[in-house]
Amino acid sequence: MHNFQLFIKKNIIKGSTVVVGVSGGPDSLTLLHLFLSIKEEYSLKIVGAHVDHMFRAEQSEEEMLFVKDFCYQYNIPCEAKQIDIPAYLNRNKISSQAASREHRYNFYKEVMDTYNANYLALGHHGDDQIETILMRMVRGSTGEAMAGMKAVRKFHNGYIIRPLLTASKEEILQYCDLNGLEPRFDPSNEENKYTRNRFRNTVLPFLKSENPLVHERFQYFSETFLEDELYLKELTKEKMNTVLKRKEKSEVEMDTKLFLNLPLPLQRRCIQLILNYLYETIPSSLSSIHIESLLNLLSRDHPSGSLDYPNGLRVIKSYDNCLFTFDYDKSLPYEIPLSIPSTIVLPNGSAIDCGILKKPHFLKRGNDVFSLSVERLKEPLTIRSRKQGDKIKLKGMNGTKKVKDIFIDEKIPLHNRDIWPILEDGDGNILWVPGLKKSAFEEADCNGDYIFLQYKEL
Ligand SMILES: Nc1ncnc2c1ncn2[C@@H]1O[C@H](COP(=O)(O)OP(=O)(O)OP(=O)(O)O)[C@@H](O)[C@H]1O
Repeated sequence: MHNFQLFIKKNIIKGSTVVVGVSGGPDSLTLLHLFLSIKEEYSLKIVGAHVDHMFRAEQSEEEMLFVKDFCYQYNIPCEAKQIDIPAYLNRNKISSQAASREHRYNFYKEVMDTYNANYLALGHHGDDQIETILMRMVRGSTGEAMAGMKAVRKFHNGYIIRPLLTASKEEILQYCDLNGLEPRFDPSNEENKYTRNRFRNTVLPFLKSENPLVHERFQYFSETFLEDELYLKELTKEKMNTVLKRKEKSEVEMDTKLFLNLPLPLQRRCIQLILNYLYETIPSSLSSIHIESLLNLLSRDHPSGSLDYPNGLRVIKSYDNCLFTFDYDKSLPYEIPLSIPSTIVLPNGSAIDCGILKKPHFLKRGNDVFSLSVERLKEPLTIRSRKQGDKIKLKGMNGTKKVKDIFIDEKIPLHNRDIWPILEDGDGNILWVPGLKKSAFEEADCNGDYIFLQYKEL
């Protein structure tokens, strides 16, 4: 395995501790054997790590004993753990593969800590890489993910390394033969139940028949694509600072005019970076379709529109503004009864003070105050979010006006419209759209007591 030597030379620091994930199958057994063969030359400390996921009762326990025994023969430590994944699956709604992976990776971290290891070596090979890249393309992955698995990536307090990505399965099986290794074979690898196995059993034989070294072509694609991608990502990061207006934990706002001036490849990556920032873990249902539909929305002439992304993220375009937010729906729709006197804080971050005034000497005018005769009040007063078809009888005007048109005239951004407060009386009349318009129901000049409302930014 010539490439293994090259990989180690390039990526491993002499004197390091390497944890090798060993399932007992041909790939990881080959990997472990290769590491043992260079152990002295590189002054490495090698540790075997095995997880028995307990899917196949005695058979999987036998695999664990096999790995332990192999390590014992070569005089290296072996950490093995039995984890009852079937029981875990009964309690949690998660796929068996995802559950196994999550537990296995947690165990790797524990072992790395115990031995103060710098590297975790895994036995993924070139054929695995072809499957990964094709699967991701087919499901619509974006960006770096399309490069498949990385040969070296940061993990816990060190790195995951995959020294066999340039080797094919066939080479690995030959290596096992040549070196008298007798790996265990997991029967589930053959079933077409899993997507990966379907690619392995159907697409791979065709590609191999076209080019037996196709795994090298895919690995070359993966590495060069990743380099291009990282370069473009750096460019995007630089430009992004000019486009972003606000960046908070669950919200990001950007200027669409400046965004649309960026070259399309940077626009795409800019969206991807915002999503990476907002999502703790990118949902598996998020795909290139989401990015393309947002690009579409932003480049259309229509000034507003919104898109719903997975896990409650909403993207709202409004004039020159584009807001990505998780907070959008939390307080919608709302209806807050107004007791008098009181101060209420509203979902849009503003507040309304409300009290009773004896006939005042001076009453403020303007759209952020509203007054009403106590005598003619139709209780209860409510502050609520807008409803479809809302109309208001405007002061000094005949007929009614749609609240929606008031928002449009005042150029209120789309995402603010749904949380904008509206004052309604007990008869269902809209009295006031605070800060924007008053209805003909206002009585600023009556003789008795007034209910006085003041809208204010906090
Ligand atoms: N049960 C396990 N315990 C420890 N490490 C594992 C286990 N299963 C997989 N790994 C590690 O993850 C790598 C990839 O796992 P995967 O199941 O995709 O491989 P595989 O094709 O079945 O490999 P192998 O021939 O080594 O079983 C393995 O080569 C091995 O390094």
